[in-house]
Amino acid sequence: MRLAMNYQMQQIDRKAIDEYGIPSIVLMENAGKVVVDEILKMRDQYQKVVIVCGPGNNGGDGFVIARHLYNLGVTVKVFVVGEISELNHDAMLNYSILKKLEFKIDEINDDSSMLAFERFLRPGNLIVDAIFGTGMSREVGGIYLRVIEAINEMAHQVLSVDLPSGIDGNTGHVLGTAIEADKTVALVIPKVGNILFPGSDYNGEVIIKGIGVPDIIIERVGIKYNLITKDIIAPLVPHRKRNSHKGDYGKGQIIAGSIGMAGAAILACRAALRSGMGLLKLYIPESLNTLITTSIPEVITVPLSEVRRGVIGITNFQKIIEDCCWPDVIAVGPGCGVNSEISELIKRLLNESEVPMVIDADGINALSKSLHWLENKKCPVVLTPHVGEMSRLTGLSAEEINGDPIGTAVRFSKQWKTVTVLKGARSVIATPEGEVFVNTNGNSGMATAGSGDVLTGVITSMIAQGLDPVGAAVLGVYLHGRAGDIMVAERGEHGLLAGDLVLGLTKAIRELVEA
Ligand SMILES: NC(=O)C1=CN([C@@H]2O[C@H](COP(=O)(O)OP(=O)(O)OC[C@H]3O[C@@H](n4cnc5c(N)ncnc54)[C@H](O)[C@@H]3O)[C@@H](O)[C@H]2O)[C@@H](O)CC1
Ligand SMILES: [K+]
Repeated sequence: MRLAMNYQMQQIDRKAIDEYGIPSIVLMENAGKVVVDEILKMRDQYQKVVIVCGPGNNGGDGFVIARHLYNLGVTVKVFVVGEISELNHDAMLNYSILKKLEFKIDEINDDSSMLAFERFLRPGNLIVDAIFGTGMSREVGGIYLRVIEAINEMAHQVLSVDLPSGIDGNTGHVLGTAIEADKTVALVIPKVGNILFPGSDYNGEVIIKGIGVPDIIIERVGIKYNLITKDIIAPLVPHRKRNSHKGDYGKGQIIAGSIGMAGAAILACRAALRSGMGLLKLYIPESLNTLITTSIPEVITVPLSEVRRGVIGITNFQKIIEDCCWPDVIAVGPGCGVNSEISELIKRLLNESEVPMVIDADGINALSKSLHWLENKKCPVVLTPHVGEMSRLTGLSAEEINGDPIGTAVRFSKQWKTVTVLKGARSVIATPEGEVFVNTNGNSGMATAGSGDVLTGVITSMIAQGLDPVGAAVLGVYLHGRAGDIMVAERGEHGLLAGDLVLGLTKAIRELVEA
């Protein structure tokens, strides 16, 4: 599903109205009706609905909602924040209909009207926030600020129309203050502000509802951002034939592990094999060989001589490079440690191997000192940095990256021609062409050591099984998050181990296959 910024939503509306002749008032009517459907589903949770309208079309949606609820016999009260005379054309039209129905509509524009409004913010009243939507253009101030703060302080249940008022639809940033909704009905397609943090915390549950805009119009706007949903994911899951053998499911080569970090290698390998890869070779310092083969007998180990205890020596590199004709994918980095040898190996692999490569963890740290190596790469590269690693790669602060995760990932991917998986509570996948995929599943239990190694394993596995690097990254991130959700439902967020995610992966894949 596409994910829009405000200006793209405005383009969709304009195309629908100007080029396809769908009157804006019809779109507003449809918008109001789909929100009413949601309000009716909550019928046992309120006695009265209090609708708070702003000056633009979001407010116009609010008036439509009021009319339909009134027709259905629901007790409704309507407020306009600011001056009624400032309502825009379509909002005014719907306001006028309500007036003809002898609705009493009050303005909130001074202390006494504010006090009168606050008396409606009590238990049993559902507050509908129709103040601002995609037209939010500046910091909230004045009477709007007072209204939003009063709702947050005193209201018991709030439903926002399209976006919680005060959230920037382009970024998810809070513009001064914002409504803390329990539920948000996002219209047509979700906006970035419905999905990214901090906005996501203000949306509550997000319900996406069409309002009769044909898909072709949305496609013609050329949106490059996508929300990862099951309809994108399901067709990517590798198909397994009854009459098949391990060679049909891909060959992977993982270079991982050092003394004290053998676990990273084990987790990556388990995740790769548990998500369907046919054959896996693990290149490790020879002193880890016994530990690894007893922990995960299904993997073929290639023990390599060490230059120091636990560090692969440079003399092995020719063999590793020559072996690159065997696998369908190479992953490098988990638990390798930070040393000049791993840097040299990555440089050589980029220069000499044509096999798709997933670089994570210490591989990213090695690369961050010499990003220009990417200029000479012969292979497609997937990088999977968390915010700290992205900070090392770009020189940006964590705050700057968190403030614009999509922009950061897109700029990096375009500049260095990589598929970039910027990991976080909302992982962002960006392609060199500027396409973006945002993932919303997963939970805080996954913020645990080794979680990234599992993700590397899944993405590697999916490339081995024939997916292109973008598809593998998208499917891998989704499965990883879903695995976390499945396991947290069983074990709770506090006790999740990265190893649990491996078990969760098998369940997440099965869920998709059997759907
Ligand atoms: N034809 C359309 O464009 C449709 C729009 N729809 C609804 O309309 C919304 C967008 O409507 P609009 O573009 O009119 O925008 P909004 O209704 O979100 O708000 C725009 C109005 O708020 C004012 N404003 C913006 N930021 C402010 C601030 N910080 N303080 C005070 N005033 C501020 C603007 O000056 C303008 O008057 C959508 O979110 C959706 O709910 C739906 O009715 C479907 C059709
Ligand atoms: K709103």
